[in-house]
Amino acid sequence: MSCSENSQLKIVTGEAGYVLEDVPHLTDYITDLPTYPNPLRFNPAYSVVKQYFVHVDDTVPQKIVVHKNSPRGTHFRRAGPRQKVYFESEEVHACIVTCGGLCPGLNTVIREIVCGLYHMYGVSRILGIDGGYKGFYARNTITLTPKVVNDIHKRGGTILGTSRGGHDTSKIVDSIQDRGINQVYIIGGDGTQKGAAVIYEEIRRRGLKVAVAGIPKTIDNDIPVIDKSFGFDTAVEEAQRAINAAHVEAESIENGIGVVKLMGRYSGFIAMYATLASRDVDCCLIPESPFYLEGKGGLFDYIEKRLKENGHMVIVIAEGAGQDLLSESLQSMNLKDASGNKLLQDVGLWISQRIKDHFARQHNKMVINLKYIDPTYMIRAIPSNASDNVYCTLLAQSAVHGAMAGYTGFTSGLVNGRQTYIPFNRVTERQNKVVITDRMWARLLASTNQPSFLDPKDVTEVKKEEEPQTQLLDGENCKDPLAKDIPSLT
Ligand SMILES: Nc1ncnc2c1ncn2[C@@H]1O[C@H](COP(=O)(O)OP(=O)(O)OP(=O)(O)O)[C@@H](O)[C@H]1O
Ligand SMILES: O=P(O)(O)OC[C@H]1O[C@](O)(CO)[C@@H](O)[C@@H]1O
Ligand SMILES: [Mg+2]
Repeated sequence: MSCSENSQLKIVTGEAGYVLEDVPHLTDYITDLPTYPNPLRFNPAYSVVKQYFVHVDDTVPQKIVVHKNSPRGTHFRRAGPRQKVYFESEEVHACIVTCGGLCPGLNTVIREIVCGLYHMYGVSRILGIDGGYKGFYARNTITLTPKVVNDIHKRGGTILGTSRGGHDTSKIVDSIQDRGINQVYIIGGDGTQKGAAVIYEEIRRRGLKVAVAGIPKTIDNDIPVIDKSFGFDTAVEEAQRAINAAHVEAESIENGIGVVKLMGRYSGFIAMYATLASRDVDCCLIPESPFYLEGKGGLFDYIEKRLKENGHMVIVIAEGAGQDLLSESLQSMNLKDASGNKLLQDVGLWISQRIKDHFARQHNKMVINLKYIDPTYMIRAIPSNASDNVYCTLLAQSAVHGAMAGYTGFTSGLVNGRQTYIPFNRVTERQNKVVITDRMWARLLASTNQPSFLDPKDVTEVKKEEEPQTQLLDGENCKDPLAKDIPSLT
């Protein structure tokens, strides 16, 4: 085994191409830290579990589809309770912050961090930071106890509030230091995890015994490496209601068209999964798949064909789709939100108007009836469903176990169905996107029958550009170049 390390990259290599992309530990920069037996040993609920503690060498492969000669590849440290912990219960002063957009399950994660710390590790000093990163230095804190959080998982949103922008690293770390906080739980999307990474760096630079744990949150499912983000299933389920409504409206009237706009700024997973789940959708438009309106093979052509065949149709469009077309026809504003994310123009309204205009202008006028449904905020403002609740619980408990065990600078994430600790750099280095040359998009095209809007030349270009694979789909597991000609049944 060999090991190379800087503050964010801790790579351990082993035999047969084994690579562990490990997460930092407090002992990497603070020597002689005392350890304590894990209090879970004395917890009646857990003491009966055989092998409850995770073996120190347990790791989880990123790629599980392999060939007999494949290198073992990248692994992540398996999450879970350790025999030894690096904090005494009374010593811990934890805080929790939520940043970025809402997502079903935020309250469940908060609840389970609080209850996990309290019931598993006897920690009672837990602060909620009010209103995102800027809350560290500009807002009040909220004292969190199991009683305070008892019912919050039944509510949408985040009881702590959230925000965009306002990440001032040194002010945040000053506040952490001044308050004597030594475990920081940061729940948020890609921007938030980037913010968490720089907070960790600054804490390390100051030599503080403070563990920084991220919990990835993204309704768009745009965080790489992890199988999928919490709240995603809930959002897809809720999107069904809007699609059903669009379908009922469309099929009840001659040449009815239902247009549903869903979230997905740069990644069209919600639209793709909602479409696949529904089976009532005739066309799904996502940011990753360029399309055009006019001419042969264009959207208008397809709508006309579908109306003639079926008398009605449903279009699902992700909010980030077709933004290039919008900026051609509307004056591009290039506005950004406080975190620097591009503010999108309303593609749903725009496309609805363009469809209406097109059919009104036609030579042999086809009278259409278009209904536009915009449930974008409704799908993320709801409480998480049962399976997301369980998922949130596991993510939160994993983060707590990791911080108690002295790990820091990590995101708690599910990889191939196992809880892991992933270094920040791996979840922030790129965004997870739908790969339109992947099988899942092909399944979608097959289910809707829509045109791909690509000619073969474009497909070759896309293939060249889109090396990274998606996680929800066949994913990283099929990235082995040797595997490319072998069809998978997934
Ligand atoms: N590169 C960065 N470095 C430090 N902080 C950042 C960075 N990018 C974003 N942040 C901070 O992280 C917080 C959340 O970022 P953002 O608004 O982009 O949401 P997000 O976490 O990406 O979630 P989502 O995309 O799901 O809404 C903000 O307070 C922002 O200032
Ligand atoms: O909450 P805001 O600032 O309106 O941002 C909306 C954006 O947030 C997201 O829901 C991601 O959190 C995107 O899908 C969407 O574009
Ligand atoms: Mg983001």
